[in-house]
Amino acid sequence: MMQQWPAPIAGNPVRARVPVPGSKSITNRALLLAALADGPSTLHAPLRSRDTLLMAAALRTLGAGVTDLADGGWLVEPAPLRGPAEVDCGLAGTVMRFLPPAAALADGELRFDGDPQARVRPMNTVLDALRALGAEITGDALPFTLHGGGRLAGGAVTIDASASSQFVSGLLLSGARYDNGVTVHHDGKPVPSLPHIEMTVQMLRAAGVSVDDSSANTWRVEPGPVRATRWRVEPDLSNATPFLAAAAATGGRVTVPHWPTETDQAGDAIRGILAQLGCAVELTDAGLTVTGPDRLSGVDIDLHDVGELTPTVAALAVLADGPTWLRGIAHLRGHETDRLAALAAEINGLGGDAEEIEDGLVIRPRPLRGGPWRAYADHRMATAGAIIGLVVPGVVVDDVGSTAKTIPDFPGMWARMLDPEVHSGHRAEVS
Ligand SMILES: O=C(O)C1=C[C@@H](OP(=O)(O)O)[C@@H](O)[C@H](O)C1
Ligand SMILES: C=C(OP(=O)(O)O)C(=O)O
Repeated sequence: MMQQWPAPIAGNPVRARVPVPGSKSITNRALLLAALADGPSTLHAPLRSRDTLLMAAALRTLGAGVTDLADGGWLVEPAPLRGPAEVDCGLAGTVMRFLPPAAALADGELRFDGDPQARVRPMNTVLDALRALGAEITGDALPFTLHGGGRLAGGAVTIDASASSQFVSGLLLSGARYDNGVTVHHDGKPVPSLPHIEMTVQMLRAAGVSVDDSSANTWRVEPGPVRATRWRVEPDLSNATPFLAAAAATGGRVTVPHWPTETDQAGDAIRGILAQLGCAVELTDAGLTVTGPDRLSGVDIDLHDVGELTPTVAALAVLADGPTWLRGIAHLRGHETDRLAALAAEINGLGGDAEEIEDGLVIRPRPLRGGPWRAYADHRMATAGAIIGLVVPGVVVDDVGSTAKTIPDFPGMWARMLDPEVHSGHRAEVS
């Protein structure tokens, strides 16, 4: 049952300190690397949400041990991966693109499937690449079956990764365990979300894997062991953005504690984006503090590297006093939903003016009215509706439960952010 959620209006400028859960991207990379490692690894402060629980469940199905630690972390004990197994990818790009390259090392038959919307997300690039590297696979999208032989030759492969950086990351993450390692060469329009590939490379190096990324569009992973590692997961900076946006939208002030001073997370780019929109942005020992202006400015911005921030930025653009161009994000048509079409439809449904262009969106200021906001099973569409609903009375998000993909309790966190008692210290803060 979809949960209709009347987005709460912010009566006053939002003032809050909002701790956010761990990074999806780091958690799912760490889980996978831990399952391929030469001994037990631990994850501390991992994200426990649908996407990461699906990754943990899939690795267990393939034979790895993933057990809960008392501090909320995970202990991962590698074991030879084996089938037969059924893997549920849900709607998680990081499961459907990262796991098959690891599963290609398994012995036995592995069947992959996911949510109905996952069946239309681009997959053939990764499956064709695995075939070229020696795997036997039936199918070109979810559902598909991998017939594992217990090892993979690996070697060099050329792919077109312009639809998703995850095609590259997926192959690199498992490549050290292939007989010949892997060399991935990209040939096509520019690869989106490059910071996510940088995160993959840095995490591989942290696990002792040798990676050469010295030439543009080519990544070489040498064969060798993946070292057991103690992974500490940073807060999810992309998931922090709706909360920071609450300050931006209401002229308030929001602090997200434990914001890393150095990070490979794409979400860190929100600092510069919010500054362009007119916010004051300060990174101190207390965390990242954003103070919203009286009026937000429109922006002309390329989000090619940080496409997952688009729904948050689009929600703020709707509230700005000038037009906004969001460019470089044609690949968002293959995200959880076609995010360009979805954002345009929902913004226009509230009386706004959003136009889909070939590689993005143009959003022009127009007074908004309340009404339904569809999430399309997309966590970031739901949180975008929540941002607009802070200042436009009567916005009702049709599926706030979709936020569980990457945030365990978004409605609770949002309510606490808006509760002045919590922030005056009269009620306990809960992260
Ligand atoms: O590797 C990752 O963890 C991710 C890569 C990006 O995917 P795309 O390159 O498909 O945009 C990003 O949007 C997604 O949320 C997470
Ligand atoms: C694109 C996203 O997710 P996924 O990892 O499922 O691709 C996202 O979280 O914005």
